[in-house]
Amino acid sequence: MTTTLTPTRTAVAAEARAVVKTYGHGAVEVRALDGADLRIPAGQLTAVMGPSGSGKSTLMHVLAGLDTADAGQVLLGETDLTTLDEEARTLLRRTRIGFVFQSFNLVPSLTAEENIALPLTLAGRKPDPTWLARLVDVVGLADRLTHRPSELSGGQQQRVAVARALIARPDIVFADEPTGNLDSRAGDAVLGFLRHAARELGQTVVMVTHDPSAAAYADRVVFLADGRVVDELPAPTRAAVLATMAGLIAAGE
Ligand SMILES: Nc1ncnc2c1ncn2[C@@H]1O[C@H](COP(=O)(O)OP(=O)(O)OP(=O)(O)O)[C@@H](O)[C@H]1O
Repeated sequence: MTTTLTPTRTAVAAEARAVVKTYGHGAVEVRALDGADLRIPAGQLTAVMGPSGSGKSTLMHVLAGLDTADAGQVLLGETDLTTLDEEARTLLRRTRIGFVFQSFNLVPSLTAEENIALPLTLAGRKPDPTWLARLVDVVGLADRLTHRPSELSGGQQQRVAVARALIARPDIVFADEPTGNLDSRAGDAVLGFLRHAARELGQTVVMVTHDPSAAAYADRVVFLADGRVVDELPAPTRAAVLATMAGLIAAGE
């Protein structure tokens, strides 16, 4: 009798395969992504770094269905985003993806709790009370739930935004410079929650950042240069991230 051995492998939450994205035409054409390949393992915090203009935001927008690829494949789980029309991509973003932006993007007239619940409210659903309580506990906002954004510090506002991104249990959370507007202490708290979300709650998180200290919170850092993934660091340290970035910037000069 023969036994088939299935190799154990980490599930892939999202994947870019040979993705090309150009902006403009002719003399002003910019190849923002030039054959980018990337696999995002499920349940991990992945940081995306690279010199300015290397394609980080473009890659994130294409992976999140905010923008379309010109060529290549973009997969979210089993779904090939390149086969979806605008309407289907909008639905996919609403139901399967969470976002955290540098500028928090909270609704000023809503309380912290209402902001957290917003993705579900918009879909006509109510939050699962147990999950809401856990998130509120994890981000340390239990005594701030009735406050409006203007009554919260920047760090507290971003923690509300992180809880909001997680409330609908999306397949993947994309965070674009989530600590860009925070001082280092508030930033550390937000990064700690993102890491906790991955390690303890199994949430897949992808974070674009310029900050080597922020990247060091990740399980893995991938580096872009000229529209391609050119390097990666598992279990990154700040020093290793700095050294890799210095090498990429020197190579680009
Ligand atoms: N809407 C657009 N129209 C024209 N060119 C664009 C557009 N968006 C991005 N680009 C160009 O594509 C390239 C990649 O941009 P992208 O914003 O993805 O890089 P990035 O690595 O995120 O940069 P940064 O670190 O400076 O934010 C850059 O040369 C940029 O100027």
